[in-house]
Amino acid sequence: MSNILFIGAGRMAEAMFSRLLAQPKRLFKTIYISNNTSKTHLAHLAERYDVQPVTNWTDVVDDVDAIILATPPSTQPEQLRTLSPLIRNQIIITIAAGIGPSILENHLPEGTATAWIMPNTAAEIGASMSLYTFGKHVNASQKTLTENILAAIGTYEELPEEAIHNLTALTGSAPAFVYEFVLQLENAATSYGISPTQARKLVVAMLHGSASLLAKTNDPVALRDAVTTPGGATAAGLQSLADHQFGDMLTKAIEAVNAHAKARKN
Ligand SMILES: NC(=O)C1=CN([C@@H]2O[C@H](COP(=O)(O)OP(=O)(O)OC[C@H]3O[C@@H](n4cnc5c(N)ncnc54)[C@H](O)[C@@H]3O)[C@@H](O)[C@H]2O)C=CC1
Ligand SMILES: O=C(O)[C@@H]1CCC=N1
Repeated sequence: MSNILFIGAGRMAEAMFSRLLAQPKRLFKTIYISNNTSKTHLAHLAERYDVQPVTNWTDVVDDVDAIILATPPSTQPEQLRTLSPLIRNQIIITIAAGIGPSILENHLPEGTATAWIMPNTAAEIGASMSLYTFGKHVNASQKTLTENILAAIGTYEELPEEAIHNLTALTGSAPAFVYEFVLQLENAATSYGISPTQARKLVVAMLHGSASLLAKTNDPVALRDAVTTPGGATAAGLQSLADHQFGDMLTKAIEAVNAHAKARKN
């Protein structure tokens, strides 16, 4: 059975390895975790999960078949430089915004297997919508290993590298847009005098019902139109959203995410 190393043990790494450990059939013998900042945090994670914290990740590179780079994008070139002389036939998988396999390959020895996964935080409950793509040198068992990771964290779609750059905002970041939408609706609700707890209940239940109906019918146009009684109140609200460039606002937010990600600013 394979071993895997996570470089970076933050929020996305934890969401991913917790799901790997939750699978009915064990996927990895040992899950090594590492970071460069807090040994206390690693120890805390090792108390909660069946993972092996390591002080120097370079010590275990030879013992693993897959390495997940779950660190900030701007730090990954340095990690790839450190990794390069240690590569045998491990697959190097990044989850960083803005770092596709062509960038990984540029920093690694010729022939290194690489992949890029763009997950989201719903990985924590096995419900990430993840995008992924492989580099040029990935063999069948490395593809299976990667797809097993993807299946453990949710639903997945293979796309070309450029498409993942363009859709990072949509699957990676847009959950934050949804939560911001929730918070704004809650603000509106409390402005009418109900308590924050009541506002949270209304908005979360409304969103849950809407998302469940969408998952069932897969038809947002029909669902929107079913709410919009002809000549009724909802139409006035949709018109107000259109008048205030709701679509343009989302397009601009998506473009802002992608521009930041491509520049690997963080
Ligand atoms: N949070 C999210 O929703 C998503 C994040 N990502 C990507 O996942 C990566 C991590 O993001 P988060 O987990 O949100 O960040 P985070 O800040 O929670 O975790 C980053 C981790 O990297 C470690 N780290 C930082 N510099 C390091 C270095 N030089 N060497 C070793 N470890 C180092 C930190 O100690 C921490 O454990 C980023 O590249 C991000 O683009 C991708 C999709 C979604
Ligand atoms: O905010 C970020 O940079 C990452 C990338 C996608 C979601 N979170």
